[in-house]
Amino acid sequence: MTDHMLTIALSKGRIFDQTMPLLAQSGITPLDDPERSRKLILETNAPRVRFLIVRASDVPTYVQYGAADLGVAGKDVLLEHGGAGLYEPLDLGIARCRLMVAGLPDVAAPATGRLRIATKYVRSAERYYASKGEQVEIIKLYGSMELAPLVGLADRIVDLVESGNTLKANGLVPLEHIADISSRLVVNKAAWKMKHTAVNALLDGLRAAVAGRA
Ligand SMILES: Nc1ncnc2c1ncn2[C@@H]1O[C@H](COP(=O)(O)OP(=O)(O)OP(=O)(O)O)[C@@H](O)[C@H]1O
Ligand SMILES: O=P(O)(O)OC[C@H]1O[C@H](OP(=O)(O)OP(=O)(O)O)[C@H](O)[C@@H]1O
Repeated sequence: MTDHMLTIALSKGRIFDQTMPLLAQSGITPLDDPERSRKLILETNAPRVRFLIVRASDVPTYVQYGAADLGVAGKDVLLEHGGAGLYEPLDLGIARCRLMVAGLPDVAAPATGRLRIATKYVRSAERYYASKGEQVEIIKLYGSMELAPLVGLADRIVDLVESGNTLKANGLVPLEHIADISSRLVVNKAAWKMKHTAVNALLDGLRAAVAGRA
């Protein structure tokens, strides 16, 4: 690994799609489209920059361990990961949504026993209910959280809401706001020191691209 080679971890879909215009303004474009190619390492027009295509929730892990120097991850994912080994120098302002409690309308909390909360965001949910001094039972799911209250698996869900269409389509309503979410640039702490010039150049380019959109 040369000092100036930069490896950037990204997930397919909205993060890749919304990060590309920002990187393009910094002069970096991939040579392959991750939606068409099966490659997980994508070269770019910049000989010293490459992308790794990973699951959204794996981005902080690749960056924490230095397998990638940088990455783009949702704040929801970073809150779950905890941020060990990472700096988070820039809010890219993309993939904006809200982390919320949702449930069926007009359903009161059970009179006895703990509220059951289905979520993929276990840490954030635990922290939120602890901050309210409420004891709840958290049920970990990996997706389709909206189903849980409909089939009696949980009383509430903690999930991301953007337009509200997914909640609406399943007869659920937003109940409580936990956090505003957007995607952040994350940098491995060792790379921040060892590759400072290259990381800083990229950071400056992205900062300018983000500021240009505000
Ligand atoms: N409906 C949405 N609107 C805007 N941003 C969203 C929405 N859903 C998720 N996001 C943001 O985009 C990020 C990536 O979401 P994406 O759907 O691509 O991955 P995922 O399926 O949640 O992750 P994984 O594949 O690891 O389970 C999320 O971490 C979140 O920050
Ligand atoms: O308020 P809305 O605009 O309906 O968006 C909210 C939905 O978006 C996310 O899912 P996504 O579409 O990313 O599917 P996924 O979780 O399977 O990736 C999230 O988990 C919600 O289900």
